[in-house]
Amino acid sequence: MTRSFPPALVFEGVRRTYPGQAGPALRDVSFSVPRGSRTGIIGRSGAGKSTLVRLISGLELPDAGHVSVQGQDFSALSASARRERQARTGLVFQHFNLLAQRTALGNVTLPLELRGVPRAQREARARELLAQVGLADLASRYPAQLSGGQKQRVGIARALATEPDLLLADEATSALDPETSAGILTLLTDLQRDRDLTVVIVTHQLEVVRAATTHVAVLDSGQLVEFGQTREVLSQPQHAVTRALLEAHRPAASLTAGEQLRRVTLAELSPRTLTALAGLGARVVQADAHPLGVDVWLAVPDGTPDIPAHLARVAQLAGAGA
Ligand SMILES: Nc1ncnc2c1ncn2[C@@H]1O[C@H](COP(=O)(O)OP(=O)(O)OP(=O)(O)O)[C@@H](O)[C@H]1O
Repeated sequence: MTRSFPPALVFEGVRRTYPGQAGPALRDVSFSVPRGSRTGIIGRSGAGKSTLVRLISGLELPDAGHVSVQGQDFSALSASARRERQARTGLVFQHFNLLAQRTALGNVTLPLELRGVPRAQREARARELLAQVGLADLASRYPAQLSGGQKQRVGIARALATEPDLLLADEATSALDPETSAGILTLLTDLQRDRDLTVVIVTHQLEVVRAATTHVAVLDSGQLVEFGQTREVLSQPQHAVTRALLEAHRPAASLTAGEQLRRVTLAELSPRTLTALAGLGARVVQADAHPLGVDVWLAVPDGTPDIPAHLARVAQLAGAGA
């Protein structure tokens, strides 16, 4: 028998207006995040991402609609039940928010201390968590003695201390260089799988969505303009804002007269694909590999037909001839 679980997170007709603002920061936002997913929330500055985070973490309530986390509607909870729910949502921040006067171990034990967990127990648990994020040897270092990536690992270990079922990472990699950022995203992905967590990753960086998420919600001017599986949304964006976020990565290419730039997402850039592209008169300007495939920017002659459809036909013919 298969068990069905409620979604980890449900937004239903959510509106949130701040005093003194002309319009709402979020309006009529509805979507649900599947349990065990890694969902990216993406949008430009001012789109409403931080407002969404505050609503998910229960720090604010909507002025219309409902926000439910693991089947619990914040508006219907008592103050103590709300605090309990908040404790089960682990928060990871852009600037780590570590206490400078506490060691890595002391930062990770803090949430357990606040819950009255005895010292020996909380230290054992914190050491276990630091080992899981790859910092077993750095437990006694102070934040000032850690790199940005190491500080974020401490932040993640601290977020896991209270055994959350939901991890909310708000621009968690924005302050890190690309390599360190990739390490943190891999860690978040591994933790999600190992611990059966639901992870929500808020970011303005499309590459973060691509590298680490299964689902993505696109916000613009307080509205949810697109939601779906990352693979589908990125390969066939339905909304102009999503397309604009993808176009932001448009390479600077010198085109000859009668050429235009086109972006396609392919499973791989195999020799056969390259030959098929050359047959269309297309040349590869830039190729960015990522976990979902390869984003390829091509310079193509005006009037070139749909490229994925052409490649599918070529593959089919090759299969038939094999
Ligand atoms: N406390 C507040 N008081 C008044 N207005 C606010 C407040 N917080 C956010 N806003 C407004 O709500 C809108 C959405 O802001 P929000 O911070 O949620 O966007 P964001 O997508 O997180 O932006 P960024 O990427 O720049 O952090 C903006 O117009 C912002 O000015």
